[in-house]
Amino acid sequence: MKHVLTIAGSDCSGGAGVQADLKTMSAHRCFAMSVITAITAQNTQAVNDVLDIPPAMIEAQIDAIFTDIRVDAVKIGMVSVSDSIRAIAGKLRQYTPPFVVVDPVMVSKSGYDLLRPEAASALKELLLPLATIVTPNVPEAEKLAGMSIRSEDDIKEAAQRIYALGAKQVLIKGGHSDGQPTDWLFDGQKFTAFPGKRIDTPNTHGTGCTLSSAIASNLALGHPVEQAVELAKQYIQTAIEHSIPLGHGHGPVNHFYEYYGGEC
Ligand SMILES: Nc1ncnc2c1ncn2[C@@H]1O[C@H](COP(=O)(O)OP(=O)(O)O)[C@@H](O)[C@H]1O
Ligand SMILES: Cc1ncc(COP(=O)(O)O)c(N)n1
Repeated sequence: MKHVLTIAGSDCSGGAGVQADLKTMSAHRCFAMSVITAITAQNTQAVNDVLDIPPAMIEAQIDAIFTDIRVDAVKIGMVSVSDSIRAIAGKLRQYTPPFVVVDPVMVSKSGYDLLRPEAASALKELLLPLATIVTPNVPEAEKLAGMSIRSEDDIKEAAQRIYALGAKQVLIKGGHSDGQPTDWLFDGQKFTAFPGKRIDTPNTHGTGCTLSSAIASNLALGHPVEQAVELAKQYIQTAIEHSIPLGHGHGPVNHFYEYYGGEC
């Protein structure tokens, strides 16, 4: 069995963050582990409060796992403060897991800043150089690349700029663009498009968390990056197609199809 670790924030409503990551990794038949960076009080409508876990406790969680258990891949999600980013980067440099997927979480679907503005430079300087792959959505790619994105050419330019920050591969996700949700992968030489079929639904809470955890699981399972992304794209497409109309805002995606091949 492969062992996959998420380093991310908790979403008590179960749609995004650590909870989405654990469900995704389990659906991939990987053993899922978590290091909690923050506790959020949120639901499908809003993030009401955030408690950041002290960096020393984040380090202690990482030490507890790596000193005892082999880690086949790591996924990093919400880390809101620069001291926590610094702590995580230091520990990953110490333990050198084989694959690191960085989802540069910045703003929730409900519009809350999950990354403090002053921590953006730490994310760029400390986490991107450790990334096997970084998976920004379009607004995140705009921030990381320092440019606006309105066309396919812009996506390619932004991907090159983000690659220059040190990530080995860059996946710019198309969920936020108009039209069909095509994701673009840049490996430093070539661009590969991963087309999707847009599902007209408000229930997309946790799509980015799910996609990055699926990529991490597929890398742990031995797939090369391009295939890991292809399989993850199929996973998120199915999970959105069968998303769950839960709550009054952005409901969660559905992982049960992957577990049981049908509705639960
Ligand atoms: N309505 C949708 N229909 C189909 N695929 C979608 C939809 N919204 C997002 N996706 C896909 O879900 C994944 C997450 O994308 P996105 O929503 O852009 O990220 P984030 O959750 O980080 O904002 C991407 O593969 C994207 O193409
Ligand atoms: C703890 C946590 N991590 C990540 C997200 C982003 O997910 P989304 O963009 O779907 O709101 C979130 N809302 N909460």
